[in-house]
Amino acid sequence: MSLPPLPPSACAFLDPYLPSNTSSSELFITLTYAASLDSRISLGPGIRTALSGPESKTMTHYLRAHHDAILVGAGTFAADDPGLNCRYPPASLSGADRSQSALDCSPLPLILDQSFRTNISLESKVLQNATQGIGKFPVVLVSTSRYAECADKIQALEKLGVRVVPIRGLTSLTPRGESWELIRRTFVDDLRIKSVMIEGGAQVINDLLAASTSGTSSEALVKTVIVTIAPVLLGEKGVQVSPAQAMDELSNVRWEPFGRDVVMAASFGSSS
Ligand SMILES: NC(=O)C1=CN([C@@H]2O[C@H](COP(=O)(O)OP(=O)(O)OC[C@H]3O[C@@H](n4cnc5c(N)ncnc54)[C@H](O)[C@@H]3O)[C@@H](O)[C@H]2O)C=CC1
Ligand SMILES: Nc1nc(O)c(N)c(N[C@@H]2O[C@H](COP(=O)(O)O)[C@@H](O)[C@H]2O)n1
Repeated sequence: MSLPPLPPSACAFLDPYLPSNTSSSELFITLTYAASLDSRISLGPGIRTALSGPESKTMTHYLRAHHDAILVGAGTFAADDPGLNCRYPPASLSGADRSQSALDCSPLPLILDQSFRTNISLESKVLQNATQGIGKFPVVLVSTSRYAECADKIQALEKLGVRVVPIRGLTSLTPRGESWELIRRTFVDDLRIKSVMIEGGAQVINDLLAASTSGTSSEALVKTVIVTIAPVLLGEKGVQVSPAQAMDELSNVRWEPFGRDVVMAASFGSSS
């Protein structure tokens, strides 16, 4: 699929929220997803649902080009078979240059899979992209307990080029509210990434918002929130974004139309 170019006004809107525009050496987490008017992100569990129009989809790929890594949960990986690469290389390039650029600008795909249920095969889009040189090989993040139990599965994935990384300290007994601090440490200490955009799904988003709001860590978890709102209603069977508690912690809030969608960009926490 070829994506339409992003107009300069859209880049000017997004750029202040990007990790490259921060002087901080801390890990930069961007939370970004597309929702309907009734705060649903898909028609139902396991149903891949296109909400973003072409303009806001390009916006997402522009974000992908500006982050070291991209994370989705195991539920999303199973539902969507996502590619998780960047399909927004500079339009001026062609042929081998364009393909190399697609690889360079693609983030490292991360699949958060506490119970290690993910099946990745050569047919998976993320692996097809990696083997074609237009995306990076993925990493699956699992709990320490599942990592210890699954040597054969890990070996089979590693043969395909997939890395499996244990989240140190995370077990099946870890309370959900405590896992994000452990995941953050894995990003920094084991993956050594400086920025990651988190796309979903609902459990990932709701837990991350709850963990960011509760302030269990001395550092804010999420730095930037970029949400596409599409002019559709998905109904009560849809998968809903709605964290456990109410929150009102966004600052530097701006809205911009992208085709028929509107995109909100904001900083998490008090204004800087
Ligand atoms: N519209 C959009 O922008 C997006 C929509 N989606 C949709 O979301 C749906 C999938 O959402 P869900 O079923 O909620 O699955 P999910 O993608 O949130 O994955 C859930 C899994 O992630 C891991 N996980 C989540 N939170 C965790 C935590 N705090 N600690 C440790 N591990 C954790 C666990 O292994 C859990 O089973 C799909 O229908 C997909 O299409 C997904 C991403 C973006
Ligand atoms: N920005 C956005 N808009 C939508 O309408 C979506 N359904 C999603 N989903 C996210 O994008 C992933 C698919 O990525 P590829 O295009 O296959 O690379 C999907 O897994 C969700 O994370 N996003």
